Amino acid sequence: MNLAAVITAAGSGSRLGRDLPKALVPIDGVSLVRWAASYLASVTDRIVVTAPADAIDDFVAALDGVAARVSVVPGGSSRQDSVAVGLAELADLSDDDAVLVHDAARPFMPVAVFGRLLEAIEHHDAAIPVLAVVDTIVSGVGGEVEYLDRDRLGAVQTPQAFRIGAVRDAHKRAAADGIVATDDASLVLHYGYRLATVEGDPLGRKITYPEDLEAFERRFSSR
Ligand SMILES: Nc1ccn([C@@H]2O[C@H](COP(=O)(O)OP(=O)(O)OP(=O)(O)O)[C@@H](O)[C@H]2O)c(=O)n1
Ligand SMILES: C[C@](O)(CO)[C@H](O)COP(=O)(O)O
Repeated sequence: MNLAAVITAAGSGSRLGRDLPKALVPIDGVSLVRWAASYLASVTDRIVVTAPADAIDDFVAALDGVAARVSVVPGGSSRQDSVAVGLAELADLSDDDAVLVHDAARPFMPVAVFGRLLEAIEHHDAAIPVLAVVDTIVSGVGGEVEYLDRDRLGAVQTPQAFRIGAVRDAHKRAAADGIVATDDASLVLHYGYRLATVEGDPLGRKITYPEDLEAFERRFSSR
């Protein structure tokens, strides 16, 4: 089974509010996209990175020397579109090969989680890392509040692992059916493929707001 990775890094990072694309923001002198690619390079030698169309050269420079064959391609206007573009770059892989789809915005997901995901897709079409919910959770905020059973809830992280045939098919059908989702595994599940969950990790937290970045800066800049 061949294994490749797609890193989604084409977002602007509007909620972070920096004057450069979020994936190029450094922690300890290394850009988020390079951190993510370096971790992935320990399990795969082929990585496709989706980048903002006007920053391709900056991303190529930021990824120079990563220990894998890295291609940088212009992403789409949404995360879902960017993943579709990334998958199209892997057209030579066969349906049974595997792909890890990962957000540059989650640069520090430990490699142990990659191992759990790859093991899970030996028997499933897809696998996602899930972090247990620690707070009490309600729905219907501002209206009719309902308490949910948190033992059955989890926060979904990336990377998400797929048999490439399953995620390609799901993306193609979602585009045709006009289905929009916040992650790729939900598309795969929607089209009837088998989805497994594995334990996620707090270090896989997404950098969305300045305080997320500051928390990782405090943790990693002093090492
Ligand atoms: N058109 C897009 C939008 C997002 N992403 C990527 O998808 C991941 C998750 O998106 P998010 O954290 O929301 O990043 P941004 O879209 O950059 O952030 P914001 O919504 O604050 O602008 C990020 O690694 C981002 O670069 C992408 O590849 N293509
Ligand atoms: C894919 C994802 O990281 C899983 O939690 C998340 O859905 C991305 O959401 P965003 O709004 O595009 O950051």
